[in-house]
Amino acid sequence: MKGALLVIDDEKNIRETLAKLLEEEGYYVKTAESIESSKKLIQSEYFHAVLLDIWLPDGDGLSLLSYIKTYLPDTSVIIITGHGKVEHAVKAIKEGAYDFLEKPFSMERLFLTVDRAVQEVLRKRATKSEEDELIGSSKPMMELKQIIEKIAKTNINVLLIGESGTGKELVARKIHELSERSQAPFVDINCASLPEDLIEAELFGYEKGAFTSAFARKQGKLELAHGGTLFLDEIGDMSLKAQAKLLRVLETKKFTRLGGTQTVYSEFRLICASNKDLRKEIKKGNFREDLYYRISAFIISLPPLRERGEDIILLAEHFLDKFSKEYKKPKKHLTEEAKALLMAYPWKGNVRELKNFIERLVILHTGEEIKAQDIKNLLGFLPAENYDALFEQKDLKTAKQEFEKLFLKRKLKEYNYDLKKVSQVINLDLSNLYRKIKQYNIQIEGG
Ligand SMILES: Nc1ncnc2c1ncn2[C@@H]1O[C@H](COP(=O)(O)OP(=O)(O)OP(=O)(O)O)[C@@H](O)[C@H]1O
Repeated sequence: MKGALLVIDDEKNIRETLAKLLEEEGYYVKTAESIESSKKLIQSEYFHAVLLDIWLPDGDGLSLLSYIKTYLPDTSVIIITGHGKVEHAVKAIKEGAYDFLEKPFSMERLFLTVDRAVQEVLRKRATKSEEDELIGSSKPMMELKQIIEKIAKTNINVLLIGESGTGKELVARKIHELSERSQAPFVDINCASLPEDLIEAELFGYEKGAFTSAFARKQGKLELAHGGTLFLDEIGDMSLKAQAKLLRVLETKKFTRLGGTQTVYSEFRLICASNKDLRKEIKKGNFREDLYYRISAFIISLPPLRERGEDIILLAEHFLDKFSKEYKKPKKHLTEEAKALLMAYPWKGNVRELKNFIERLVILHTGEEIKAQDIKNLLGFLPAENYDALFEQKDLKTAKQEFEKLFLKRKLKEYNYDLKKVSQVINLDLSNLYRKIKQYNIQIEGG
């Protein structure tokens, strides 16, 4: 199979002809005639490329573009436009489409465009896995690498604990890659980002009609992980109800989809992660003790970055190379003073914070040598440009508010949006902190 394609066109003849031609070329092809039916397919299946006719009976095909980007972030979208409607295609490309085909087009042009689009996705996916290298030469990292190799060969359930951004997900992926399951799927789910009832739907899947928006059967993550690895991130945030259901699955290896009666079997290796202390959560009555023993047959603790000083520079240099290449910037290096500053910084957001910091540095920095001042400008109390902006305010009240907003933004980021913690650190009670976050419309930034 050369790749999976979705052809979206309202004209039956065109849809079927394209599908037939592409199938004969060796692609797996699904078709859809409207926005609604496309959405269902996009949610439930993976496609390397989507051929999208802009004109659809139930709306503008362009509105599907962002939907595709959400569910299938690396998929290439090829826009099909009517003759003389190239301006629509240009707009689509500005919004992230990969290429366009103007009707009428030849078979050669079709195959060439689709082939390039699929190759592009395969290339992106390959470089993504290359990136996943686990960097570090500190004692804990060297030990970690040895442990990973050993346990990867077993089927033991692993619990990864460590602060946010220490690399728990990366380690989980490494264990999967080095295991005999590496060709089978690695399926991950973040228990903290989903509300209680959605998490059950995600884990167990559902049958058509199980609830009002269940338009079609959907396989759950437990089912999708069959033969592979299931990674449950932030398991400490799972509701007690979902914990009880999960425990039963771990004991019996079988379950039913929501609203269904058919028994589904799934065999997977379970890796869980938590940045909460689960034993404390057990004491508080938030986590089941029996589930804890099931998931924690082997516990790996990832130390915070500030406790493995030598890795800071190694990681910083690794990310400098990576982002310089990505942003097509000259190769950069750090002066000794710059390195000392990086070592002294607390990195409360761990490797993720360092990675994001280096990315910003690469974007903003010109030249090859990164000096202490460059680091200070970015890590310092206020970024220089914001600092200047404060003095452009005419009156004291607005300047104070501007400062307050920047201060809160920075503290929230520093403590990874842990509001309770921030409220303690800056000595402002929680309700006031909430109020100010709302007042200043402070957004939770990604990463
Ligand atoms: N040792 C490492 N070498 C290279 N990259 C790393 C390392 N550790 C972490 N990273 C990178 O840092 C980022 C954060 O790591 P990851 O998502 O694995 O952390 P996490 O502990 O799962 O965080 P959270 O608890 O917030 O989900 C990722 O981009 C990851 O690739």
